[in-house]
Amino acid sequence: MSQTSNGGGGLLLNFRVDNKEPRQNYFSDFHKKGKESPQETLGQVYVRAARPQRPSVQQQTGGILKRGGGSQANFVPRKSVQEQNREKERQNVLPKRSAQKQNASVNDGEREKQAEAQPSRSVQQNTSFQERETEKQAETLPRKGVQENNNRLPERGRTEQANTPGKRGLLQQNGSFHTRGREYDGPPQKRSKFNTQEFTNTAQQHQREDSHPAIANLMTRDTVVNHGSHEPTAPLKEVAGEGKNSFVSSLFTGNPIIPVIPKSEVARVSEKVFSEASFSSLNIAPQIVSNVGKLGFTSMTQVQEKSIPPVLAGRDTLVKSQTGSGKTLTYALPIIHKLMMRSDRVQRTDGVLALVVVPTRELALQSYQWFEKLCKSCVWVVPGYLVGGEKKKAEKARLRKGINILVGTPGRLIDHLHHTKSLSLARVKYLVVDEADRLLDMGYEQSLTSIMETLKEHQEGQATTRQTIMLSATLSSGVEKLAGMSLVEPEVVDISYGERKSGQLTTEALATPENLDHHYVLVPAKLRLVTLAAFILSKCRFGNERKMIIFFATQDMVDYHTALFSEILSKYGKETVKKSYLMQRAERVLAGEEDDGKGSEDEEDIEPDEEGEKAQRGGRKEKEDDKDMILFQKLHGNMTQQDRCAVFNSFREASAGVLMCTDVASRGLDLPKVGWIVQFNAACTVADYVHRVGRTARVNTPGAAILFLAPAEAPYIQLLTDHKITPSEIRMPSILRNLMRSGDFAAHERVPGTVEEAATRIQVKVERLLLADWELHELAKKAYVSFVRSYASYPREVREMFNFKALHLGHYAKSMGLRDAPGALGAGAAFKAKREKKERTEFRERRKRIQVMNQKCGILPKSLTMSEFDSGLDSLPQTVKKKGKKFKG
Ligand SMILES: Nc1ncnc2c1ncn2[C@@H]1O[C@H](COP(=O)(O)OP(=O)(O)OP(=O)(O)O)[C@@H](O)[C@H]1O
Repeated sequence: MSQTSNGGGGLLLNFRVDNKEPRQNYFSDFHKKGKESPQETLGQVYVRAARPQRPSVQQQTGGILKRGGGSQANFVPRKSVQEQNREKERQNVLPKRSAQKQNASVNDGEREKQAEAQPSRSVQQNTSFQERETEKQAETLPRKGVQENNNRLPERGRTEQANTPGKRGLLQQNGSFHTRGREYDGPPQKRSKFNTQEFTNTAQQHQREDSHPAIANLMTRDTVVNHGSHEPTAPLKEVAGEGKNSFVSSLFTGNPIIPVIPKSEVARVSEKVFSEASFSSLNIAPQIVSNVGKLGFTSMTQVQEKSIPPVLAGRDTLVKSQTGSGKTLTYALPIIHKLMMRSDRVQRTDGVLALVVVPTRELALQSYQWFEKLCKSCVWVVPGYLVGGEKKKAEKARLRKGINILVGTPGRLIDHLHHTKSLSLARVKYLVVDEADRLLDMGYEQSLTSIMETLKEHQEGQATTRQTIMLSATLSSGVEKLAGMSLVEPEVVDISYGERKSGQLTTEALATPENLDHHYVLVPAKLRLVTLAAFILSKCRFGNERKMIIFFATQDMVDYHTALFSEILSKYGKETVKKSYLMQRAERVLAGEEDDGKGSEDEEDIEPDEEGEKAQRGGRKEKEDDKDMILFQKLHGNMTQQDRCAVFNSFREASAGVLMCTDVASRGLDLPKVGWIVQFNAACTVADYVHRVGRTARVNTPGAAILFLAPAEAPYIQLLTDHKITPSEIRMPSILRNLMRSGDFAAHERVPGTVEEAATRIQVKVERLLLADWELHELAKKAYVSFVRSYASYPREVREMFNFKALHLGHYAKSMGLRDAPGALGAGAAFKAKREKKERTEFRERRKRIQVMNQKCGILPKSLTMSEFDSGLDSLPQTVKKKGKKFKG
């Protein structure tokens, strides 16, 4: 260490990083003391003399600073040729990424700038490691010793080195060499050993820096993942010649700390699901009661008990009740009863008498299927559905034939209202708006208003009195407004018994099923993919709840993860994902693995033959029991209607498998036996969270949900708690541990010695797969870009916790298995790809033109390339066949 006056009243401290010099204390201390301390340049620390109130620097350095201390020498000790050669050798040994972070105490902003200029890591991490080591030393070494050691240094030479730009690198290399030497000195276990003291210090510092009130009081803890800026890194590899535990992985370094969130004591809002009353206590047709009994329903649910009577009485009703509580029957039963009891028997020619509007196609299909089942007691009442993606011509034909109960999505309904003459709403007596808040969220407000206006228009001058029913598990202010506009003196049914003020609906406290266990896991970005893989394996391969739904933020993410996991976690392979689901399903039906779902025409007359059913389901069951055959299916809005329909039906019938989807599947879908809901990306609103998790634990069955959050997103937990949802934590290491028993390791592979190694193996597998598979790589890139975009579009209320600016793009690229630098994955890359494609097309066209021209001129293309030793025989087919073997011979 030396000191130099810079002529501006300040001091330039020149230093050398040397693991043998306990002075490094100085740097780590400096680092800890905060960002406003000295400005640093490579190899130098500049201390402003104009700030006498900051004595800490002197204290920190153990008193080595002397005010006004001067440049003592301009002498650079010449190195011997041997020494220089040795240095060169060392430089070659070191990774090319150079010593940008020699200044261990450079503040974050500086560090980022340097990293951009010199995208290197290893030395930086080595130095960090050294810092950590010296911190340890600091605890044992008396300050005096530090000073003494410092004073022993040949300051003059180093001062000069540091001040001469050309020599700076040398100085840094010196430092990095020492650091590196230190890193590889000890046994590998020692290198990756976790320094609790240091971790706690860093964590506490982070706490101080973290201004968010929800994080402010978070505690830290030891964990597999530590704050990796202090951890040495080797690239994804095993250290040659080391023992079993010698694995060093970059997956587990450079990660943010994982905070500890105190367990919340807030009482959750719950609703009792079942009531004591049976369906026979209702004043409805006995055929309907018996039909419901055949479906296996004996007693009503709470919401059914409270809502069916007012609906039967003809009153407008607004229903709010938790997910999976049986809301569909609250409108379906009374409507069917009323249509059945009409004095003039319902005819197809009567047209639409009941209109049900729902937000998604799958929900429309599901509601239609409910009506279909219930109408078995009155076959003359005809239900039907209209959804986007279906052939309009066929729908028009069905409308012409006559539909009495019409279920549809708003867009397609309006389309038909405008273009199909046979669709009249003049006789509609019942209007149902299911998942009302979702309809408004999706921007269907105008469509809904338009449907209501058309209703009024069609019914003008008639004495028809229309009854309107609105339902949702969560209600927004928008719904209340809509209800105010379209319901007349409504009966409000709110089942949740939380902090409900009489006569008012609660929107803050959200009820979720009592049997639903809420969990969350805090995962640093880089580890997201492996943690998800571990979680899927733990449940679908080793667990009993083998049916799972995973929610992603975007369609591209769904596409990518479905293809990826089909390839790496299942024996189906990604090829299955490429095929149309209809085709896949047909294949499974042909192989006897799956029922075709059509049933027989007169199914109700046939008593179910247990043996036959067993035989039919045998094949599928066998496959589902094979735990290596995890079937990954996807569902999102950018699929063909047939595929969506096929997936929906197939997943509903399956007893195991993973459905990867967007929010298109979050509302209303009734998919039985789903054991786990995984939210890989957090929902934008708490209401969306509630609906997503509501796909499990339906009608009193058990279920669980887990939410993946990055450490910086931890305040989201507080947001959930504010709405009386109290998730408990599952720690990431406990999930990752499942990778140790995945049994995926080929005979030639060594069973991983540590969780870190197992996780890294999965990551490497993905990364290599992406390097080898262009198609998958493209999917990953798209997934990454779409994720980044979606992250930037979180609503304002939660943007503080999902802060786009704080997103570590590189880590998220890694979480997609991408090794590309984030900059190469953005729009620039897309533009470049587009240009290359254009160039390729132009080239092909040009070549074609030349070929045509040659042909016209009588020049055969072959003659242009034919060797003069060619036999002249046409051997084209053979050449094609032997193309692959060409090099072997
Ligand atoms: N009385 C009942 N007894 C037993 N099961 C019932 C009863 N009523 C409905 N169910 C079952 O409850 C499940 C959920 O019903 P439904 O889809 O109507 O719930 P929901 O409240 O509309 O849910 P979401 O809010 O998610 O749309 C269905 O599988 C249905 O078969």
